[in-house]
Amino acid sequence: MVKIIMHGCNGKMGRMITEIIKEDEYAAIVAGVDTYTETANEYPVFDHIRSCDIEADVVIDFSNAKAVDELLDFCVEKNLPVVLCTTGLSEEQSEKVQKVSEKIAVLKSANMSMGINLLLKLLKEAAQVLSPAGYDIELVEKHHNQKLDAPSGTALAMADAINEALDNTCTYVYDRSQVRKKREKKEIGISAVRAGTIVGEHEVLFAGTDEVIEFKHTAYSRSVFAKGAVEAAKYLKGKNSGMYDMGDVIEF
Ligand SMILES: NC(=O)C1=CN([C@@H]2O[C@H](COP(=O)(O)OP(=O)(O)OC[C@H]3O[C@@H](n4cnc5c(N)ncnc54)[C@H](O)[C@@H]3O)[C@@H](O)[C@H]2O)C=CC1
Ligand SMILES: O=C(O)C1=N[C@H](C(=O)O)C[C@H](O)C1
Repeated sequence: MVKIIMHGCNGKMGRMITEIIKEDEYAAIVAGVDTYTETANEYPVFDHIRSCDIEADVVIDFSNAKAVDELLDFCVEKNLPVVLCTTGLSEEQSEKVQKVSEKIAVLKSANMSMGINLLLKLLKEAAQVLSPAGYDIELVEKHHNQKLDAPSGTALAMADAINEALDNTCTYVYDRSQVRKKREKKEIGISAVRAGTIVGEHEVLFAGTDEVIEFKHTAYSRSVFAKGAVEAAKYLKGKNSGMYDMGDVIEF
C-alpha cells in the first residue's frame, strides 16, 4: 500500500486523483494540502505543506508553480519522494528540481498520460527523418480557459524532445506578430489556444512541400493524467534519490 500526500487536493486534478484512488486497493491518500479548505474531504486537509504532520511514502503534486519551492524544501527535510506534475515552473525552479533530486527521488513530468509519453518517443524518430528533409515543425496546443501557464508544459516537453533529437539546433518561436520575416528552417513554432473546458489537445505538424504529417493527442478526461500520477507514486515509493520520468514507469 502506497501512502500519498495529495498536494493541491481540492483542485481539478487533486479531486480526480481522489476519485481514482478510492477504487485502488494499493494506494491511499493519507492527507491533502490545499490553500482552499472549504470542502468535505475523506482525509485530513492542511492549508500549507508545512502544517502537514502525517507520515507518508510519496507526495503527488498538482498545485501551482508558486507552491513548488516550499514543497521541494519540505520533501528534502522529510526525505519524501515527490511526483511533480505542476507545470509553468521557471528556469530557476527547474534547476532547483535537479539539485533536489540529488537528495530525494523526484519524478517530474508535464504529462502523465500513456499517449503523450509514447508520442514523445515517436516525435524524436519523425524529427530525425523529416527535419533534414526540410519539413517545417509547428506545434499547437489547446486547453481550458482556467489554465494559468502558456504554452503548456507538454508542448514544451514535445519541443524539447524534438530539439534533443536534432542535437539542440532549434529555436522556439511563440509569437509571429512582432517581426515581419519568413520562418527559419530550424524554428519550432509553438502556439497556445485557451477556450472553454478543453481538457488538453496537442498537435505537431511536420509540413513539407505538398505534404503534411500530423501527430495529435486528445485527452477527453483528466483521468488519463490521474491514473499515470498514481502509477508514478507507486513506482517512486522507496526509490533512491535521482530524477525519474514517466519513461521509467511506462514500459513500451
Ligand atoms: N503533469 C500532468 O499530467 C498535468 C499537469 N497539470 C498541471 O497541474 C497543475 C494543477 O492543475 P489543476 O488541478 O488543473 O489546477 P487547479 O487550479 O484546478 O488546482 C490547483 C490546486 O492547487 C491549490 N493550491 C494553490 N496554491 C497552493 C499551495 N501553495 N499549496 C497547496 N495547494 C495550493 C489550489 O487551491 C487548487 O485547488 C497545473 O500546473 C497544471 O498545468 C494538470 C493536468 C495534468
Ligand atoms: O493545465 C492543464 O489542464 C494541463 N496541463 C499540462 C500541461 O501544461 O502540459 C498537461 C495537460 O495537458 C493538462
